Amino acid sequence: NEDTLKNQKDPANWAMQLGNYAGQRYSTLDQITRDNVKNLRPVWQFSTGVLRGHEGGPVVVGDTMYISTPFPNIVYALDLNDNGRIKWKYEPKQDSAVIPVMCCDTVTRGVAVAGNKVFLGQADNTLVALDAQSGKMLWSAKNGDASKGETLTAAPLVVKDKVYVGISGGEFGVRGHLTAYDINSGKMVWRAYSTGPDKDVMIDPQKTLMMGKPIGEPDLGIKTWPADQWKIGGGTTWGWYTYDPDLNLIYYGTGNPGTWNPAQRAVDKNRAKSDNKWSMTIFARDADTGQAKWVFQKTPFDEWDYDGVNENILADITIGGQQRKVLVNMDRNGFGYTLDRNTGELLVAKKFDPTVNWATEIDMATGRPKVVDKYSTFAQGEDTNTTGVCPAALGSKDQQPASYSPDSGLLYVPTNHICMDYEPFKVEYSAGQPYVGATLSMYPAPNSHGGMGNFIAWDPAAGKIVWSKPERFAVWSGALTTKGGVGFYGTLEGYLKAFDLRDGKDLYNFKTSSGIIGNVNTYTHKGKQYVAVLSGVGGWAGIGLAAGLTGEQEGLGAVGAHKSLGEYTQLGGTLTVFALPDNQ
Ligand SMILES: O=C(O)c1cc(C(=O)O)c2c(n1)C(=O)C(=O)c1cc(C(=O)O)[nH]c1-2
Repeated sequence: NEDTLKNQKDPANWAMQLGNYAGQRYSTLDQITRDNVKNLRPVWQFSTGVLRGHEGGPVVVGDTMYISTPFPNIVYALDLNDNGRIKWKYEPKQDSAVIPVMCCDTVTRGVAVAGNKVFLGQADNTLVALDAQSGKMLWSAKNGDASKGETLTAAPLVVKDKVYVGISGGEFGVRGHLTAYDINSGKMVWRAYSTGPDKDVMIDPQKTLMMGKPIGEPDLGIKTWPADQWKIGGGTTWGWYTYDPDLNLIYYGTGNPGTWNPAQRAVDKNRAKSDNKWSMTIFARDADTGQAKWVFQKTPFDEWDYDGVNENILADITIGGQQRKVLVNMDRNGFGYTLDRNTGELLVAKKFDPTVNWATEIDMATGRPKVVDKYSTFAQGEDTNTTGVCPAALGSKDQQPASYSPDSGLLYVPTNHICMDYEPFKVEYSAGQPYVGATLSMYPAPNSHGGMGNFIAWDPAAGKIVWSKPERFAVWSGALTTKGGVGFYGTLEGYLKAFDLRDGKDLYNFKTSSGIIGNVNTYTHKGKQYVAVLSGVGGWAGIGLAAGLTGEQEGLGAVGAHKSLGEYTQLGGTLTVFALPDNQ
């Protein structure tokens, strides 16, 4: 789709969820600067009418802004010429039976806009194409089945004439896949599974690269599992997708293997034979055919729920004196990976969270983590509580997307400092029922600053933290950087914060009506720069408030860590748009 390629290059728009195909969440707009940002103020607001967690962010193309809400996934097209007058509203009729099978709140990470169409992945697995002018449904496709625990929370991505969509349900024994649909007809073009035989995973072991060489051995997506476990093996694809138009490759990661009880996924006592491929894997696929060009598994044989779905940011940086086309992945397991995005060769892998203890380092020859037995929930065994594992299952970073500024060459990353106790137990698979197999308890990292979040600047060439800014709670909002030298993110308490890219210093903050787990975006309208964000606390970090759980209730273990959040904010879905006063 040529329009999309063009739109994402024009900084007047915020044309896709991650800002551009490279996933940089960076804007060349520079009217708002580190000097004048203190004068920023909210200029209009819009209540979405929906409570619970509002992820994703506003997409702006021309004079129209598109936003979407958590279940029931209302889409609004708002007229920027009239402070957000509603041009149209699309409200799907969905069976609320899907709500109990959504693991981590009823979120969606937003819509995709391409040409004259808006694409929405509904919680109930319906992918819809709407007419961008009228909101009328043009077609719909069924991408999954909620009665098996399948749901949809990811934002679709459009490349040329295809729209890609993933699937959620790693805690329900769902077998993950990424699927391409034709944007005009809604027909499925290809589906690439995350586990199983090479033909299903769309791997050619003679051609698909791993650590820069062909994989060689066929069907590792079967052999690295005990019999048939790959069929209910997770590897869901609920994160973000990016695209390199020159290489014609799309990039995404797969989630945790099912169940959380590693003993049920072990081929034998030897961890090395039980990689549970291709869970926890970055895939680079040909955007047209879906064929895997390369793979990189970050956490083979996961024992901690470190889903590998975080965004893969594409950047051109200098490493060892050489200009390289890289992909940077700030993984949930606490390591920041820099890979050659053409070949998948591993260039850098370092801890970006000082509390990480489950592995000492990544072996650069094999790409494998060196796991510490004391924190191995497999080595400790079934029905044993492994304590003090850092990070927690929420990860050193979860779905909240980072930003990359080509001006500084650094990533700006919302992170968590949370640890956990993890007790695996045997669980039977029953379709549509939780298939978790571990009890978790999460708490602030004991050796940290007492809070549970840090917002950091990361050097992806050196693998080093440049500066770090403590936050009371996990930072669950996506970051934005701009050419004006100023960056933005939101906090779980509800603050929209502006910071100096040089040192992280707070330059402005405003407390919005609810906690922010949405992503901060910027655009211009009639030549003036605006910043916009959705408030609405929830997501996994805010599940206690969102789902009305209180005190020490489990809620997959995240509630305990953030139980004091209710003292700072409550539910509510609001868009807030910020600008400088007219005379600036
Ligand atoms: O395994 C899965 O299929 C799956 C799905 C989702 C989701 O779709 O929101 C999350 C997770 N896992 C998960 O592990 C996780 O930490 C998480 C956080 C959130 C969120 O929106 O805050 N979703 C999810």
